[in-house]
Parts: sequence; structure tokens; C-alpha cells
Amino acid sequence: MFRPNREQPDIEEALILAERGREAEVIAFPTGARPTQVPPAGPEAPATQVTEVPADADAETALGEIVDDGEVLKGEVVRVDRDVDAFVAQRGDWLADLAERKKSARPIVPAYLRTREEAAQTAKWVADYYAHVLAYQATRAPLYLLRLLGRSPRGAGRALTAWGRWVADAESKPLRQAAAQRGSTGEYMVLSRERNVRVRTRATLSAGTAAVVLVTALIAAPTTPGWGPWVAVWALLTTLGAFGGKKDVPLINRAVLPAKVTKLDSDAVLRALGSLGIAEINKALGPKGSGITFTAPITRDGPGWRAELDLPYGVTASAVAEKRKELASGLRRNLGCVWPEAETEEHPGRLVLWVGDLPMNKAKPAPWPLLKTGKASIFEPLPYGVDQRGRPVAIQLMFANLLIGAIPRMGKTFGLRVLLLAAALDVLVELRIFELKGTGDLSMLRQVCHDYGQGFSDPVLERALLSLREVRKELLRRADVIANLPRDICPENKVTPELAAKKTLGLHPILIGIDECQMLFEHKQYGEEAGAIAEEIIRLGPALGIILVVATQRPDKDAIPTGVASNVGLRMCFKVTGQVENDMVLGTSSYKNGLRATTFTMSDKGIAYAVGVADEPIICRSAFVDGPDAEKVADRARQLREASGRITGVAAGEAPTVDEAPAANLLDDVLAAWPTGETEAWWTVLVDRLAELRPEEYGAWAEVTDARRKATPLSNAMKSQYGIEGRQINRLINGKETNRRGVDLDTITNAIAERD
Ligand SMILES: Nc1ncnc2c1ncn2[C@@H]1O[C@H](COP(=O)(O)OP(=O)(O)OP(=O)(O)O)[C@@H](O)[C@H]1O
Repeated sequence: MFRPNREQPDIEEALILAERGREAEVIAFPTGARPTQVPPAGPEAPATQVTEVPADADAETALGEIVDDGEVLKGEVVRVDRDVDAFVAQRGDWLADLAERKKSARPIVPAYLRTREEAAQTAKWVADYYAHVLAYQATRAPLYLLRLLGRSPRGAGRALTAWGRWVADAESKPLRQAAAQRGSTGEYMVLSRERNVRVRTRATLSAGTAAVVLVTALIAAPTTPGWGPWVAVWALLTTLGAFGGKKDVPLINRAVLPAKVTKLDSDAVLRALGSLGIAEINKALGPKGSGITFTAPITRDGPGWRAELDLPYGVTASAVAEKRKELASGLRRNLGCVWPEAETEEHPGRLVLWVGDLPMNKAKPAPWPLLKTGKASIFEPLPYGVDQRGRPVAIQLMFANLLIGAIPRMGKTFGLRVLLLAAALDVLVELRIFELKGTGDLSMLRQVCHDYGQGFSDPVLERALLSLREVRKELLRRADVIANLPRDICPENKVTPELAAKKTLGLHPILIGIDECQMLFEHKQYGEEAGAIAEEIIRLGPALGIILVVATQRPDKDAIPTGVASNVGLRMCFKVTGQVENDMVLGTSSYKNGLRATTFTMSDKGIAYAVGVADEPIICRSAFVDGPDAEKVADRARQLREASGRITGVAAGEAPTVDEAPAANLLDDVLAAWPTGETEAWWTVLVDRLAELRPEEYGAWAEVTDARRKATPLSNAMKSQYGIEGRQINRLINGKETNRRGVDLDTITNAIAERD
């Protein structure tokens, strides 16, 4: 706003003023095109013409408009919002003010006491802290004792000097000297007499005390145990040692605290922010800078510390998050402990810095809530894992689709399995699972699957395509069913929990999970059609209760059809190596916006960026559910489904399960690969020999290093195709007894005989 002063018609001066820094800048008043008359700021403010500036106009435009009016306006350029502020203040809009203050009101119950877990974590931290300090000082106690002994001669000297000075009444000496210098004989004599009396009394007192101590010692000596004098000498020496201290060398060292129990303080935070190389922050922290404000004291928050602060104007929290490594260096903490985030409910410059006691990958994994008991509902968020602060993370799969990407061995299948197990615990969900690597990581779910395939041979991939075709048909049927339902039953034209529960409508949720989806989407014959159906499911499925979850260890445009990659709502990216893969999984420009799964290290297993799970992207770690536990959960899901009569398809034996069905006969191959002279063999040994025999058929099985996972595809195939169960076989390996599952040669030959 420009407030004219007609006595001095000099527009140039106004322009200079306008150019001179913020104070005199013409600021656009965000009212759109409609002019608003703003009341004067106070009684001294002259009644003025208000020149309105469009919301998007810059300073030059504003001044140009003034000249166009034909008037030469001259005067002080003032900030529009100054008047607005004054106006609001005049109105006494205390309600708005209160509402604003409420936003930053601190919680009544401190964060560290909000839940039982958080209180327990805080108590543990306090206990750890004091235990460390205690142990630290206790181990140094002998050193402190030696120090005291070393200082005792000095202490003895100081004590004797002080005692001598006291007996000799040294403190009154300056007074006597002053009286003598003034020639004040009377005063001097009085002081001398006083001193003599005092010296006599003190000397008598000292001698008396010494006599009492001596006599007591002599009386007590016969009854004192042998160590008594030593203790007395020790006590004397240490007391004298305490008197003999040096100011610059403290007796007791400050406990050196490990990062685990070191408190985060504001100095460390500011030092770290100052080391990021962000000019505005450095300016604010400089001698004439405005400083950086902590909007709340640094507190415990879960197993770590939380600092909340306003960055300087124009600096965003994501700019700081991008420099996480530098921040960790500035804080002298492990990278896995430092998690800067934006406080989304405030402004982009509000930074919440959470610094964990332990790196995320070293923290004890939180137990999965559904591990031992419980059912799930796919309409509710499914328990998945925890975020870096140890807070539970749940993922709402219903009405969404999920894409998971990572380089191999970072926890993609474990994460996928947690979600599939949770979905299996909702009896309404029809599961169609294809584990296209063939290692059997999801094989425990076969017993609850409507459709299941394992491996990457053509029959498995074809089965996966057929399943997608079936789902596509189902998509069309469901669209019809929903369109024909009365409004009061289906008000929002989408599947609800009530509709899903009505068996007759057939609107139960369907979850298709494809691990290593690139095997299917890149297939010469089936890939294109599978990709097209997947896209269709991604776009139309959510409202119709159909969910697609795909995971890949090679996130590129061939592995994931563009339509899938760009339309999927939930995304999880474990470690990847480059920006392209990062953006492929997390969405375009994610890398630029600071979501960098490339910064995860190889030991960050199970840790991923998750987009779409919460309002803002989060970092989370999947619950650790290993193979045996997963088997138990899947068994429980089977029981739940049996009890509610929801076993269909493959699980009910209605449709053929498709495994990595080798082109040749597996039984014959096992016999051909059998180690000469052996009557029994481990599955793992057979897998290696099969891979040698037919690398193209069995090569992938042998790539797996983990013994249990390596054995699974073969043992599963033998069981499902020929009903052959393995057994434990004990072998002496390097002098050590080792137990693994395997099979007897007789079992194989009998099965061949039976077949033939
Ligand atoms: N949440 C977790 N916490 C700790 N370790 C984990 C977690 N999730 C996975 N891991 C570890 O990471 C290893 C690899 O996991 P997983 O098999 O899921 O990897 P992947 O990405 O699917 O690998 P691939 O692509 O080769 O199949 C597992 O053996 C497991 O020990």
C-alpha cells in the first residue's frame, strides 16, 4: 500500500524508499482484485487514498499503477499488513489470537508419558543413564583414591597453615598494622590485648582438642580391630587430600556418556544446523542474526529426543532433511539416529528433529501385534511395523494399491509377507498370491489362498495371468452389482464392510499379491496383457474391493508398467541405488524432494520410505516375522477361515496349485541328481545338484544362500506334487553335527514305482 503525501510530489524518493529493504517495500495485499478500504492505523494516520495491489503483483507493478493513475504520489511507503495488524488488534480479536496460541499449546501430559510404552522407555533411559554414570565412576574409584592420597601432603600443608593462622589470629593483623601506621596508640593497644586473649583461648582450645583426640585414641586402641588405624589413617589422608585439590584439575572426571544416553541439547542442535552450509541459517546464527527459536523445550520422545524449532524465514524443513548426513555429522550421532521432519500442521519452516538413542536398524524390533492372537480387518489399517521413533505404523490396504521396490535382500518380501499375513487374518479377504521368485517365502499362505503360484516357469506365469483375467472379469461383474444396488444399501458406490460381509453379493475384498512382478510383466508372451490388466485393476479396483500389491527387486520401466507405477497410491521403497529407481517406486520428483531411499545403508534391512501411508511420507521398519512365525500365523488364519467357511480355490483343493513345475519330471530329476552311494540326502544338496543338472529349470533355487529358504521350493513341490514329506537328517560337517531336512532314496524310488 502506498500512503501519499501531497506536499512533496516526488515519486523518485518513494521508489528509492521502496528499493531500500523490506521495511519500505510495497507488499501485495492478498485480497484478489477487489479493492478493500483499510481503516487508518490510528488517530495520527492521515486519511488516505488506498492504492490496491493485486495479490500477485510485485513491487514494481504496484508503483507503476500509481503512476498510471495520473497522480504523482509522494510519501512514505508502508507495509499493508501493518495496518491490517493494527486493525485486528483494534478489533480486539482475542478469539483468533487464542485459537492461534492453542495451536502451539504444549500438551498437558508430556510426550514421554503419553503411553505406557513411552513412559517405560523414558524410565529405561533414566535407568540406563544413571547406571552408566555409576558404573563409570565406580570403575574409576581407585584412581580417585590415589589422587586423594597424592594430594594429601598439600592438603596437610594447607590445613596446618590455616590452623596456625587461626590460632595466631592472622585475620586481625591488618587492623593492628593500620592502627600502628596511623600512630593510634590506644587503638593499637586495645587490638593487641584482644589478640593476645584470642590467641591464648585458641591455643588452649587446640591443645585441648588434640589432647581429647589423643586420649580417645589411646583408650580406644586396645578395643580397635587391626584395620581400625588403617581406616583412621585412610580417612585422615583422604580428608587432607580433599583439602589439597587443584582448581584446574577436578578430582572426579565427568562421566563420558555414550550417544545412547547423551541428552540432546540446544547447543548441539544449533551447531549442527550451522554446519549444514545453508546461508539463511548461518545468517540467523551469526552475530547480528535473529537466531533460531526453539518452539518447545527439547524433551524425551519415545526412545530418543525431540527438538522442535522454527527455521529462519525461507528455509524449509525439507531443505534440512535433505542434508541429513551433514546434520548427523554436526550432531556427532550415527546417521540412523538422526531424523529431521517437517511439522506439517504448522508451516514448512517448522522442523521437528528426532534423535534416537540407537540407530533405527539396531533398535529392538517391536513385536507384531497379530503374531500370537487376533484377527484383522482389511477395512482398517493393518499392523505393519514401527516408524523410527518406535511408534506403530499400520497400512490401510483397502481402497488402495501398493508398490514395493528395493534392491535384493533388503526386506521387501518380509514386508510384503507381514501385510499378506495380516490380510489372511481377515477371513473375508480372497487372496491370490504369486511368489514369482520361487523360494517359498510366501508358501505358508498357500493354505489360505484362493489362487497361488510359486516360481517363474511359464505355467506359473500363465496361471498368474489367468488369475488376473479372472479378477478383471470380476471387476466388471462387481461394477454391475454395485451400480444396481439401491442407494440406501450402497450410498457411496463402493464396497463397504457390510457389503463385503454379504456372501450372496460376492463383494468380499480380493487381494492380489505378486512378488517379483517383473517376472510376469517382462514376460514376452504374457507380460503385456498382465500389465494392461494390472493397470485396469489399479484404476478401477479400489472402489470395487480389489487390491493389487506388487513387489519388485528391479524397479524400472520394464519391470513395472508405467500405468501401474504412476497410479498406485501406496508406495514403499527399501534401499535402492539410484535416483531413477527411487522415483520409480516413490513417485516423480521424490528424490528431489528429499525422499531418498538411496541413503539407506545395506544394514537397514526392513527399513523403507512409505508414501501414502500417512499424510506425509514416513520411514518405517517392518515387523520381523520370520518363517516359523509366519507359518504359525498362516495356520491360525486357516483355522479362522475354516471356522467361517471361507476356504476356497487352491486352499480348498478346488483349483490346481501351480508351483515351479519343471518341464521334466521332478521325481526323475531328483533321482538323476541323487548323490552316488548315499541313501539319504538334504534338500539343499539336491537343489544344488538339480541346478547343475538343469540350470535353466532349477538355477534360481540354488541362488538362495539361506539353507531353509533354499530347501523350501523343492520340499514344497515334492509335497504338493507327490505327497512326499521330508525328514530331519543328521550329518557330521567339519566335525560338527548338523541337522537339516531331506529325503530318503527309498522314498523317491517308491514314489517313481507307484507313479509308473
Ligand atoms: N524388519 C526387519 N528387521 C530386520 N531384518 C529384516 C527385516 N526384514 C527383513 N530382514 C532381513 O532381511 C533379509 C532379506 O529380507 P527379504 O527376503 O524380505 O529381502 P528381499 O528384498 O525380498 O530379497 P529378494 O529380493 O532377494 O527376495 C531377511 O533374511 C531378514 O533377515
